[in-house]
Amino acid sequence: MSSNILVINCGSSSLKFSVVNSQSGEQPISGLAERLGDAEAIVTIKTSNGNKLTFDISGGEHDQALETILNYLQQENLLDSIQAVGHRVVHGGEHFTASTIINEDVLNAIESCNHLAPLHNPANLIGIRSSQKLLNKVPHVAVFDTAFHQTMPAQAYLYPVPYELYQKEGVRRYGFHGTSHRYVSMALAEKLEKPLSSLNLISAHLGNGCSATAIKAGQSVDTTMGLTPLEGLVMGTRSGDVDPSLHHFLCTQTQMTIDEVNTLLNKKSGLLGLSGLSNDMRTLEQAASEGNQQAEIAIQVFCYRLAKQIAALAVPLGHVDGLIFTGGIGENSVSIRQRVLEQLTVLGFQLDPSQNELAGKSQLGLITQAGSTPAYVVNTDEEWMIAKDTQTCVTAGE
Ligand SMILES: Nc1ncnc2c1ncn2[C@@H]1O[C@H](COP(=O)(O)OP(=O)(O)O)[C@@H](O)[C@H]1O
Ligand SMILES: CC(=O)OP(=O)(O)O
Ligand SMILES: [Mg+2]
Repeated sequence: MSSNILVINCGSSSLKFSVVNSQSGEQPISGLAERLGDAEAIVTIKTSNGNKLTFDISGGEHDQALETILNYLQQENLLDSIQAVGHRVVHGGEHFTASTIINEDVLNAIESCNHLAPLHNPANLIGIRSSQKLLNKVPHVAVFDTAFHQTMPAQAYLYPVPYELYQKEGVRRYGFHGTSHRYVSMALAEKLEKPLSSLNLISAHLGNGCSATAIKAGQSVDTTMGLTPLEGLVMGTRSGDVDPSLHHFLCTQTQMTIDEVNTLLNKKSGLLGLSGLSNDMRTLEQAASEGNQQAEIAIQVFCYRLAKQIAALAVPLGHVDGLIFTGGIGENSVSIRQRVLEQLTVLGFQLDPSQNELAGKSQLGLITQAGSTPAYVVNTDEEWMIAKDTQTCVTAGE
């Protein structure tokens, strides 16, 4: 029987999973459990023949979602093929510079970072604990969003606040989406048949959460997210950068509590807040094309701020060998890529409109003209990267 790795990405009320074949890298089965804890909790599984199955698990939490998934794998005779489980963990603080086999010390270290990512880490821990319970004979590996960014120099990761806040409270910039930034930079180097060590790249991961990273010789040297995944770019529901006085202003002017402001900036801002319509870029592009001015302005702010931050990330690189667009928006939106590159002539980008239309389908994903600083579309695959790291950790630990 071929061996597989189960990859789990737990959110607060969702659980994404994928079964990755260790030899071929193929992902025969994947799926999503949503609205966990609600009456409408549901598990959707994409089967190996492309069908979609749904399971109603009304009121079910992560445990039940996982049980449903494992039952399905059992039914398909795949359960015994799972040789290890890889978990996405969002915040590893300064404890982890690489992926690691999970033991009690690792669990404690992840828990000690809960306050740094209260929306993500507690959910990641729940996912690990419930899958350890149900799959107790195989190793579990943690793959951290933050690990890739631990190579950032102090000038990039320190905030200009009293230094003791860094020493005592861990207040610094950590960066996230490291698995995606690492994957797309490696994938591009492979496509270009150049060593990653010879390339200065900027990758823009544009999904629901968005971040961009400057990657020098395969190492992150700066990134747009910070202490938490709220800093930096405009996102689906997150504001990205705002005046740090905004919390104080809103608390004093509108009597909002600090928690309400935090929720406002994380869940009601970004594309959703500006447009008043949706956090989904497809919906906004459609609305803007039909004349919705608020949708149009939300897209403009998204693209302008992204272009500005990409230009800033050129500073630690000196010169840019390539810009990578990835994530649901980066991979699929022809018009967002166009709007962003048109504002980046300062870095020597000249879009090739017909290549941009084709990007997803062409071999290299190059979307710029000859003579331009190159920009590419590279499809990310965090699940594959997590599976690969899981296998490497397990092999090293044997
Ligand atoms: N064809 C498309 N055009 C524009 N935006 C798209 C398209 N396809 C997906 N998106 C956008 O991608 C975003 C989701 O990205 P994704 O990477 O799937 O999210 P997540 O961070 O949850 O993994 C949404 O804003 C969605 O509208
Ligand atoms: C860290 C982060 O922002 O993750 P996501 O994009 O999955 O919300
Ligand atoms: Mg994604």
